[in-house]
Amino acid sequence: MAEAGVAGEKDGAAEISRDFHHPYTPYDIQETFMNTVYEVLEGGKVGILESPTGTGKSLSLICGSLTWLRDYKRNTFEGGLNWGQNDSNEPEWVIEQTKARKRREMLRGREEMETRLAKIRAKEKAQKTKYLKGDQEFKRRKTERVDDQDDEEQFVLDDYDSDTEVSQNRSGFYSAATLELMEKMGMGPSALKPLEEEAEDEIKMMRYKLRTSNI
Ligand SMILES: Nc1ncnc2c1ncn2[C@@H]1O[C@H](COP(=O)(O)OP(=O)(O)OP(=O)(O)O)[C@@H](O)[C@H]1O
Repeated sequence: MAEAGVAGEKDGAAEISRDFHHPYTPYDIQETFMNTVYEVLEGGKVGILESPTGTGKSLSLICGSLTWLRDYKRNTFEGGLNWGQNDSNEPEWVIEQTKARKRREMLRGREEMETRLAKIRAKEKAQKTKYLKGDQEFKRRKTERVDDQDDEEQFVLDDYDSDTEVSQNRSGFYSAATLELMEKMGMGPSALKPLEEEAEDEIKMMRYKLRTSNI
């Protein structure tokens, strides 16, 4: 038997119709699963979901959680422009103009970031294609770079320092090009908030456990 629900809310979770951009026509059980995942994330709850093997858990989990994340980011974006009631002495049209300008700036910033990321991805894809096609020169250069390092030296770990752990790890996670772009967008290592704060919106996705064993 398949079950997907939050204790006490099992029926309610499946009632709302959302477009999860599922790559196939989702089965009913998948609709229920995705809605449950969405509701769990939205409510910051813990969800335990069960479904027989091969019923599309992985796909439903991905579609459900990414749909929630997309909605959450969109709402956060809109919320950033919602300044509540106009308590200042400025006329309404001035406020509206300012909001419109702010929205344009945010959109332009996002587009710019997407464009640069697309270029980086295209470059990496071209490099991969070149490599897979057997470009000997490319392979030789890569091999040489590895050979340049002392064999054992490449496996030596850096000294552990708990104070710098977060910034080191997080900077090291990205390529130089991505870091440069993030810095430009005000999202670089120098602008990083404490991990706990920044992760708060993303971490909601992790607040449940999915049981994937066969039942
Ligand atoms: N609605 C659907 N229509 C057709 N194919 C689907 C549908 N949903 C999932 N699939 C396909 O069924 C297969 C199994 O999906 P998935 O891996 O998500 O299932 P699962 O429940 O996570 O499997 P397992 O229990 O083995 O981990 C995949 O190849 C997936 O692409």
